[in-house]
Amino acid sequence: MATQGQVITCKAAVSWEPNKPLVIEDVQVAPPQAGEVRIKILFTALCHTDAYTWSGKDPEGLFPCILGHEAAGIIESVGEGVTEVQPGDHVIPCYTAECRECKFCKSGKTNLCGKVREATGVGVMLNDRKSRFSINGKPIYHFMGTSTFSQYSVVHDVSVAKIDPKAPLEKVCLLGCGVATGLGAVWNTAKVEPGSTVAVFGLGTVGLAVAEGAKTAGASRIIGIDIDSKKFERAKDFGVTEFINPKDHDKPIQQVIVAQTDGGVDYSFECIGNVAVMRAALECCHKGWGTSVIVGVAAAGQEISTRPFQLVTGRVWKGTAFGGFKSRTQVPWLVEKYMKKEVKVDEYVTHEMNLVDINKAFDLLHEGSCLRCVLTMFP
Ligand SMILES: NC(=O)C1=CN([C@@H]2O[C@H](COP(=O)(O)OP(=O)(O)OC[C@H]3O[C@@H](n4cnc5c(N)ncnc54)[C@H](O)[C@@H]3O)[C@@H](O)[C@H]2O)C=CC1
Ligand SMILES: N[C@@H](CCC(=O)N[C@@H](CSC=O)C(=O)NCC(=O)O)C(=O)O
Ligand SMILES: [Zn+2]
Ligand SMILES: [Zn+2]
Repeated sequence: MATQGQVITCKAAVSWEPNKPLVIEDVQVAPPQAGEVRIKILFTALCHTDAYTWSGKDPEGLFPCILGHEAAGIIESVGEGVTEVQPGDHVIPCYTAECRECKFCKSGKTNLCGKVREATGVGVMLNDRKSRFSINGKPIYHFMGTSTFSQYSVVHDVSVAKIDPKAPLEKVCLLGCGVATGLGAVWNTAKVEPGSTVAVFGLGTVGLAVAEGAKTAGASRIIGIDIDSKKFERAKDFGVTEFINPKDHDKPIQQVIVAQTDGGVDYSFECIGNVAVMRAALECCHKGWGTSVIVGVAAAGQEISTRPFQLVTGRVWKGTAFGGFKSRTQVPWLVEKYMKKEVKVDEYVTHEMNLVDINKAFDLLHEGSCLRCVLTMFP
């Protein structure tokens, strides 16, 4: 039955309130308007940023909403004026848009895009500043411009990357956030050179992807730091060459690393979202040139600090969103690299479940064994 132009009623996991179990609801998804597309979401993973917003600590968190931003699917229909994708195309929704026309896109200096970010930050579509999701007439907010915990989602056309239809969607969905972010933090944001020493704080999906990116960039030492020693064995497969558990040391971790690396590392990456660790990550960098990249997302009200002397003496503090990748242009390229076996993706999928089990999947995020849990949306 043709669904184009019709309201679709489908299943979605709705977050009614912070910290309360998500509820599988019948949700009405309106057709896409001008400059929008409706995607049949086939697979979505959970990222820690979903858990962060669900916890109520995200200043942009709005409820009720449909979370989810690491997914893959097929275009069901397109709105007026959409030319770059059509029904049947395989796509990855992208929370970092790329309009190619705004000041940010044209700057050549950033992957951030200004076209839809303000609207996505308040959970609506740009066109009419309304949500396309509702339950019996009650609007449900969008999240990150993606809302992939729904069997159908409407996103802006500038927020969708068309990918190789041969790519396995149940795997490449991970290129919609965590894996891409870690790789890009190394390749685009830090620009790690061969022979560099690297410290990675936090060995979850993002940290392991940083390690993998550093390995392919030719780093000579990749030091993984995590408070869970069980993380260390698996991390070797992603390129980590040595491990430090801060709990095994009395001294601050930055002093331990400086002592073990002849004055500090060339590059460090904070992949946790802990502001104290962000400071340690900066301060373990080498005087004169060491660069630290903040990847982790810290809660509202948290602030970073260090002695300005750390920067005066040549250390550089940076941050990265989606690893600096230009989403529509480079996500298809990342998918091709995966298809050519030049980057790992399958190895990050540790669990698979159906949409109805989404609350169990959220519980798994807090278990050390879980990297990514991929949900099948149409079992
Ligand atoms: N900037 C961006 O574009 C993106 C940021 N993120 C953020 O990156 C962070 C990491 O995400 P995931 O890898 O999915 O998280 P995760 O929770 O799987 O990994 C975090 C790791 O840090 C370890 N850890 C926790 N506290 C620690 C401490 N004090 N010292 C050392 N290790 C510690 C944990 O044991 C865990 O292995 C999150 O804050 C997430 O929100 C995620 C995707 C994109
Ligand atoms: N609303 C949050 C923003 C958290 C954040 O920094 N998000 C990252 C992506 S995290 C993905 O898993 C990001 O891309 N930021 C850039 C942006 O434009 O949002 C908060 O306010 O804390
Ligand atoms: Zn994410
Ligand atoms: Zn733009």
